[in-house]
Amino acid sequence: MSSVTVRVPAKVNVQLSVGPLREDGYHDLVNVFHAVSIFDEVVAKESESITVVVNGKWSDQVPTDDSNLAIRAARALAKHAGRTYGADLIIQKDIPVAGGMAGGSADAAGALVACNELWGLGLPFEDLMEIAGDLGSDVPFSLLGGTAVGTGRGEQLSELPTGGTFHWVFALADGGLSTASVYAECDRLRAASGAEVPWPQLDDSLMEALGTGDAYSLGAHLSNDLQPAALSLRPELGPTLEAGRQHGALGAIVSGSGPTCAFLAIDALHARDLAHSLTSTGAAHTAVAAHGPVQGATLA
Ligand SMILES: C[C@](O)(CO)[C@H](O)COP(=O)(O)OP(=O)(O)OC[C@H]1O[C@@H](n2ccc(N)nc2=O)[C@H](O)[C@@H]1O
Ligand SMILES: Nc1ncnc2c1ncn2[C@@H]1O[C@H](COP(=O)(O)OP(=O)(O)OP(=O)(O)O)[C@@H](O)[C@H]1O
Repeated sequence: MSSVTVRVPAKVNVQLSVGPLREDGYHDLVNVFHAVSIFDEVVAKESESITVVVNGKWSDQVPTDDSNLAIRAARALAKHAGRTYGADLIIQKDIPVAGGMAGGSADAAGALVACNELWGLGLPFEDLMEIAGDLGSDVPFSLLGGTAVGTGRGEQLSELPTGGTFHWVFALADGGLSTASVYAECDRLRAASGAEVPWPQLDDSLMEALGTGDAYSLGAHLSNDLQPAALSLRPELGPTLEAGRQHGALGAIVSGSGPTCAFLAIDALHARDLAHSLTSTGAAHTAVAAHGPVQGATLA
């Protein structure tokens, strides 16, 4: 096979409960991931060495050196297989960069699936999941997709059945937020408040809303412990969230570490109208309608 194409979705966190800071610098989480229909595409072509090219809207914000997560994923896979392999990776980027939607993780997951196929390794899904967890906390979910609860750093996943399709609008922000600095701001705010940080707990009402496909209840139970930190670093996100609520969103939340804001709509038509309202009133410069859950990294 000389070329393989993989499509990988973005994510939103419908619950993100952040426990105390661990000794290794990470936080234990209850992280309810939900894959949505904004996709990056990763093409892997036969080559002597591992290289990457990034195309699309956000390509100028993505590194193409060895720090690119897709390159790191391909190298980790070759190392796992115990041989030197090459691949030219071509990323078509549609997921916002540093937007809290796991764009880099998506490209890493895409590279794992594409190179496993291109190189004829035939590694089972469990092996790819293990390599994914070493690359980043969000990478296993980008492989799995659907809706899932992540514990530990977020890399230990259990799939969650959902009772239907949910319709979303994502308001994109200018400039990204670094995930590490948002977690650090969360720690700083907590230390300043002096309150004890509870162990993260799964929200039963949210589980029920996901299981029954009840968008109204899901909207009422969205939660993100990183939101105060993202708002502290980007106060202008507050009015964006409020504008979505004013335009009838069932729930409005910062996506993961932000700065993308996620709005739950009643149905596809409402999502289209909400996206239009957010941009026409200037509350967001770009708003994208999407639905979830969708599959994780998939061969095209
Ligand atoms: C905010 C989320 O996107 C929600 O899904 C993730 O928790 C972040 O996942 P990610 O981007 O894959 O993050 P990683 O590359 O694993 O870690 C980046 C940095 O985020 C912080 N980090 C990440 C995950 C976690 N459970 N606790 C943390 O404190 C750490 O400072 C870490 O150095
Ligand atoms: N393939 C890639 N795509 C996007 N960013 C990448 C990639 N490889 C490395 N990066 C770097 O990683 C940083 C974080 O990008 P990413 O888009 O994954 O953030 P994010 O969506 O906020 O992550 P998460 O939601 O998982 O916390 C970028 O600023 C960029 O420098």
